[in-house]
Amino acid sequence: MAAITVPRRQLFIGGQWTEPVRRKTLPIVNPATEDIIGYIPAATSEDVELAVEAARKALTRNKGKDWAKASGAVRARYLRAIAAKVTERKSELANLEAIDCGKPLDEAAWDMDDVAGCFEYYADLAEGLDAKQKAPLSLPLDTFKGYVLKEPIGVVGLITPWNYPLLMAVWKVAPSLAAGCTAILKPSELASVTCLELADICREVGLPPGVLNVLTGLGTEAGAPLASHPNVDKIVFTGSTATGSSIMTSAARLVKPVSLELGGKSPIIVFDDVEIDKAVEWTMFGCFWTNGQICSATSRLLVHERIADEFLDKLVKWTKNIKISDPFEEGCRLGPVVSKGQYERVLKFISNARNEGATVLCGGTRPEHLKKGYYVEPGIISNVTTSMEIWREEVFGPLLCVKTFSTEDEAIHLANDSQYGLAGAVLSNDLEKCDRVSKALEAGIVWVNCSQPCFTQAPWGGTKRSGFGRELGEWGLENYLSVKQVTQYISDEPWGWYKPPSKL
Ligand SMILES: NC(=O)C1=CN([C@@H]2O[C@H](COP(=O)(O)OP(=O)(O)OC[C@H]3O[C@@H](n4cnc5c(N)ncnc54)[C@H](O)[C@@H]3O)[C@@H](O)[C@H]2O)C=CC1
Ligand SMILES: NCCCC(=O)O
Ligand code: NA
Repeated sequence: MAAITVPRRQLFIGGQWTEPVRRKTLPIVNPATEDIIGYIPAATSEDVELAVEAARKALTRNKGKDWAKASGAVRARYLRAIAAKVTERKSELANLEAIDCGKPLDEAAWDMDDVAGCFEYYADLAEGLDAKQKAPLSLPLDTFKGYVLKEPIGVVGLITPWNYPLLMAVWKVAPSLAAGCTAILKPSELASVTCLELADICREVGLPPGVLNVLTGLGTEAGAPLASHPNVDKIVFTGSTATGSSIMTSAARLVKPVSLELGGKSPIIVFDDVEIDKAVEWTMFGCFWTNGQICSATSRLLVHERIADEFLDKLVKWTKNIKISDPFEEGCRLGPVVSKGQYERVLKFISNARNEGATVLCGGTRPEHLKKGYYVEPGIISNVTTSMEIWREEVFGPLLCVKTFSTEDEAIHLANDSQYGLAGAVLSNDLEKCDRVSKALEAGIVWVNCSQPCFTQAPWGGTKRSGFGRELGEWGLENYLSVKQVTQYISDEPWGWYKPPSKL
């Protein structure tokens, strides 16, 4: 593997690389080697002030004509230029992503295609927005006519996690810019490198200064002041339920809207009529892809009791065969989890499950061949009860827990036995059964005969404590638009509610 140099960057504020006011930095750690491979700037509330000011200025510059009130077609040109640069720099970005967060290089490369695709998609929607302006309202009185304007919400704060460092940011950056908002992106301190490169791309394509600002830094020092800032009009967040709740609390004080995409403990239901090998592979992909660190991971397997023995036997064999290695090794399918903290957290889940009486069928330990790095062998855990932590709590690591069921009703009941409601999967050759289960699952996303494939065109988001609001698709654009009704009185007659004063 050729040596990868991580560029040294500063905060990106008002179109300029800007040293943090307090000159703080944070180390960049490669989770595969535990080495420090560079430093990112660490913003604090002083930098948040500057970024909010820059974003506000960009929103209102030239009375908004340069950005917020420009036609969608103008903004689309920038989005397409960014997409082209991402594609041009794809392999460099994928390398940086993999070295920073530990995901297999093949996955990182795939993510970069999705990043470019997301900018392209929202460029189309930005263009489409112009035609949708002034959509007429059908009113019950012919003395009135009305229409609807869709306007950018304003300055938005985008706070993102480390599992898809660039893609989760772009799910927010692309539609917010398409809508005409200006944005301040605060990526996760555990993996910020590619978001700083996105800033560089915006600089290269000449995005108007302040339209996108990137503040790296800690959640408490940079994220919290952004969430509570009175001049930030909306916060859009992906991450843990605890942090989402704290962001919502501070936003509530200012009646600031939020969209939250939070944790999950999603079920995958496997009926007894499936092709077993095919279902085994989707079950693995559902939980072990992205090193198990996806909010939508289908990490609770419900398998029909009639096929459970054969299914689990195959699942364990396939799982033991997963190639665990440095993300840059050819064919790697599982890299390290993102950080030491996450590594310890995952191992604690395993030991708690054991202590609570569950059985670890395989994995859940450091692979023998990897002495360094935050590697955990993918684990499968059976003999689980519904009160156990491993059944109830999001792990965000490659751990799958298993229960069996005998009837469809029982499967649905177990699937919905969660405080979360992000996703769910159902695997069966009986498509009517899949339909019934899809309707019955308490979740924002349902996969039928697969798990995890995610398309930019389809809405993404959850119910219950997995949050609310939808990203992606046309819903993703609506997230950043405010709806204004304009109602006009068109009668020649006076309104006639009050008596005119009598003429003297
Ligand atoms: N569902 C999901 O997509 C994710 C879930 N998680 C879960 O959360 C656990 C902890 O991981 P973290 O990285 O600490 O997640 P987190 O939810 O705390 O971090 C996500 C983002 O929020 C920021 N943040 C943290 N505290 C903040 C605050 N008070 N105000 C504003 N922004 C704040 C972070 O800097 C980061 O950019 C993981 O073990 C995992 O279980 C983590 C990341 C994503
Ligand atoms: N396939 C993308 C899933 C991203 C997420 O964890 O929200
Ligand atoms: Na890192």
